[in-house]
Amino acid sequence: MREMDSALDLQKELPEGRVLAVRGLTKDFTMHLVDGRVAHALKGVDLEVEQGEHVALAGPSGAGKSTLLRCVYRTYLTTSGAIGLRTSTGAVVDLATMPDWDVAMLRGREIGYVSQFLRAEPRRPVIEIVARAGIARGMERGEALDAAAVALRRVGIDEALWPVHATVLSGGQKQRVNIAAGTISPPRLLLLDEPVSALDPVNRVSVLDLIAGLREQGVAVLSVFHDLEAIEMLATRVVVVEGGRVAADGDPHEVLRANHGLAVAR
Ligand SMILES: Nc1ncnc2c1ncn2[C@@H]1O[C@H](COP(=O)(O)OP(=O)(O)OP(=O)(O)O)[C@@H](O)[C@H]1O
Repeated sequence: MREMDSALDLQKELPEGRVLAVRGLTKDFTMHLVDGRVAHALKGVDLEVEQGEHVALAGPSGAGKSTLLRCVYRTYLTTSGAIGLRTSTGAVVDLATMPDWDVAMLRGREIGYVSQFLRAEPRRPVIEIVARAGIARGMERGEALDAAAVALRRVGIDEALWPVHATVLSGGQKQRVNIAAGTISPPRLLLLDEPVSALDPVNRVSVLDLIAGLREQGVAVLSVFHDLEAIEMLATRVVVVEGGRVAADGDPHEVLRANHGLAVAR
């Protein structure tokens, strides 16, 4: 199944300035509890994200948007295809086939992933959770703690909450801690899966501003937002995914206009 990957010249697919090139990506899920039935979640996805570009994935529920983000972050192993990343050193790697350890190192240093859920050890203080993301990006501990303080202030997490364990936080606070960790320093590639879904209007606006600012610093962003307003505010390109395939790819206003009901199809 993977011969195609080796035939593909990822160097060519990732010219200078391009951060991500997904080629022919498929992902099957085998449901062992349902007679081993296979769900074909992604059926050959191609997309690219340039430096300083914000590509928003849109499409109906179950289309494969989150699966695509998780394949790029390597939470899921792909079934076939390539996920080329041009790293900050200019090296081109295939996230789909890299050894786990190399992916783990690269994730810490170059790829931020913010989902709607905070996944952290229950007994770890908030400031430590965020500082750890800084250490993974290569900061010294002291520098990481300082950067964590800045990142937590930026998302409006009160200093009184920094020493407490994440389990006692509200859903919106957890989401903001997650955003602080994912953006402690600008990653090369930022993956966002509904990062503002639990936020109140004031925090939502400040987080959207923060995301807009990161793109302006050259971060390549690939996102899923269920709210059309956020897509219109942030995206430089929209890719519509339907039934595990790319159905449209282009200017946000044109794509959204041509796909009425996209954001309300849920
Ligand atoms: N771990 C899994 N095991 C089995 N099937 C899965 C798994 N994760 C996703 N799927 C299936 O893959 C398909 C795509 O799901 P995915 O969550 O990527 O869609 P989505 O576009 O992000 O949907 P939503 O907008 O509702 O979050 C769905 O049919 C889903 O049931």
